[in-house]
Order: sequence, then structure tokens, then C-alpha cells
Amino acid sequence: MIKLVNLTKKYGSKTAVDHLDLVLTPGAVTGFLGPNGSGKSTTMKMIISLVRPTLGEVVVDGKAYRDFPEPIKRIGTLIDPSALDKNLTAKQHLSIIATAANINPQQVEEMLRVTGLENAQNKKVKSYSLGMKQRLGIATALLGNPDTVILDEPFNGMDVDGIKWLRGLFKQLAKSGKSVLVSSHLMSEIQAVADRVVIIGQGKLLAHMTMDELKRRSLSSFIYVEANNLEKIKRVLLEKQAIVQHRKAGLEVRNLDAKEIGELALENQIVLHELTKVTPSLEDVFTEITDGKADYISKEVNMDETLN
Ligand SMILES: Nc1ncnc2c1ncn2[C@@H]1O[C@H](COP(=O)(O)OP(=O)(O)OP(=O)(O)O)[C@@H](O)[C@H]1O
Repeated sequence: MIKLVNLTKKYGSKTAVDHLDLVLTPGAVTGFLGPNGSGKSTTMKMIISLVRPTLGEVVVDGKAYRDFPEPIKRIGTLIDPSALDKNLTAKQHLSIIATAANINPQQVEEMLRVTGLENAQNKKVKSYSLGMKQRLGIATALLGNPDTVILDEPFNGMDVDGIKWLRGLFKQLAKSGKSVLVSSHLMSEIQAVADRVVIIGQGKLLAHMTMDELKRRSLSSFIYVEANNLEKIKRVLLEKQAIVQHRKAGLEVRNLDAKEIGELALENQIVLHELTKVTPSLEDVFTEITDGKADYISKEVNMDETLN
């Protein structure tokens, strides 16, 4: 089990990770989200002892990652595919690591097969596209059959086929009981693959819950109601402490569920024309949670001013 306890990293006066407490869930894909510069990579690097915490610790099955004789059998990581040795082939790269960590050479063949690199295994990494480097990084992460897999932006550079393959792979890894922590800026990919989400902002934990919980708690979810007498249903709903706003030809209702609204309509002889549960996208919820918690905020460009 991986436990982050009061994990903190300061670079000079900048606090990159701020008193983070977190336990990674086995058997689940956890999406790791946060605006640019919010501390995701630093957190991942601290988990595998690449960066030393200023305060706090990461406990891996009772000890620190660096204290395991063959740590890649505990945690497999893909942090920076550009760090791969460019003059080695994929096969050489994996074989060196397998020998050092006492891993059966057959596992090298298996990882080349699983990641679709069989045909490119004897080509040097310098001839690889970003997607192929990502595949090799993933092969390296999985080589020691670790219980935990940590991947920083694995979808970067992946083509449609690669993205589909990754989704299936993550689900399969979680099904086999592993903890999978995946950071990505592609909300749609995290939405498609994650069971849980951790959101950080300015190094602080903002949310850690299942995708369903996250959507349920979101202010962006509501029930959309249209009725034959909108003013009457509005009055009835407000009496029951609902939060009601006009939207298009109907009402956005929060604080009551669809069943309660349906029953209230019936009791008050109101005919409902529409009763729809509107659930937000992960992007909506992310924006809601991280609002004001980003270091770098894009501004709209005024093209007239830019051109003059
Ligand atoms: N080696 C370093 N020296 C100084 N500051 C650093 C260093 N590494 C990271 N930082 C700073 O720490 C903060 C967190 O950076 P980090 O890369 O962990 O964020 P991130 O969430 O992974 O960002 P992104 O989504 O843009 O990849 C940033 O302000 C970054 O500039």
C-alpha cells in the first residue's frame, strides 16, 4: 500500500507540494489532476524517491521506495520518456533493467509484445516517435509486474489506437488488483478510464473521491424541469428548499432529486413535460474545484490589439 503522509516539497520560497495526505487505492485507476504547475510531477517523483521531500514521507508497504532492493517490482513508473537512453534499442533498454532487477528475460519479450514494440525492438530509441517512447516507458513500468503503476501523462503523443490500447490496459491492471495512478491533461481520457480522481491545486489536495461521488457533489449537476405551469412548480420547489434557476424553457433544480420533483408535481397536479438529470463532465467539475487555484491562467487574446 502506498501512503503519502504530510508530503511537502519547497523549492526556495515556492511550495510545489503542500502537506499532502493520500492513500492510493488498490484495484482502481486513479486520475491525478491539477492545473499546470500544481505539483503532480513533483508528487510522483517523491513517491519514487527521485525528489526528496522537504517535509513528510511516502510509505510503500511500510518503508521508503528506495529501501527496496528491487524497487521496480513494487512501483512501476513512467515519468519522463525523454529520459530514455537514445542510443539503446528497446530490447537493450528493457534487458539491462531486467538483468539489474533479477527479472526473467522472458518478461522482456512479453512487455515488447504487450506494448506493440515487437517490430521496433531492435531500433534505437532516437528513431522513435513520442508515442513509441511512451510505449517503451510503459513497458519499463510494467516489467517488474509491480503492485503499483504510476504514469505521468501517458496519453501524450499516443495515436487513436494507442489511446484505446492504454484505456484497456489501465482497466486490466486495476482489475488484477493493482493501484494505477495516471496524470493527464486530457480530461476526456481520465473520464473514460478512471474509477477515482485526486485533484490538487497549488500543491494542496482539493478532492479525492470516486468519479460518481465527484459528480454527485458537483454544483454543476442538476435536474432540468419543464412543466405546463412553470411558476407553480417553481413555487412548490422553493417551498421544499430547492435551489431553482430559470434555464431555457424550464428550470434548473438543485437540492431535490428527480423522484421528489416528480412526486411534488403529481401532488400539485402539475404536468411535467421534461424531468432530466444533467450530470457534469469531468472538465466541468475540474473547473469548479480548481477555480482560483491555478498558478497560470490563460487570458483571451484580443487579436486587434495583438496585430497593432
Ligand atoms: N526542480 C525544480 N526547481 C524549482 N522549481 C520546480 C522544480 N520542479 C518543479 N518546480 C516548480 O514546482 C511547481 C510544481 O511543478 P510540477 O512540475 O510538479 O507541476 P505539475 O502539476 O506536474 O505541472 P504540469 O501540469 O504543468 O506538468 C511549479 O511551480 C514548478 O515550477
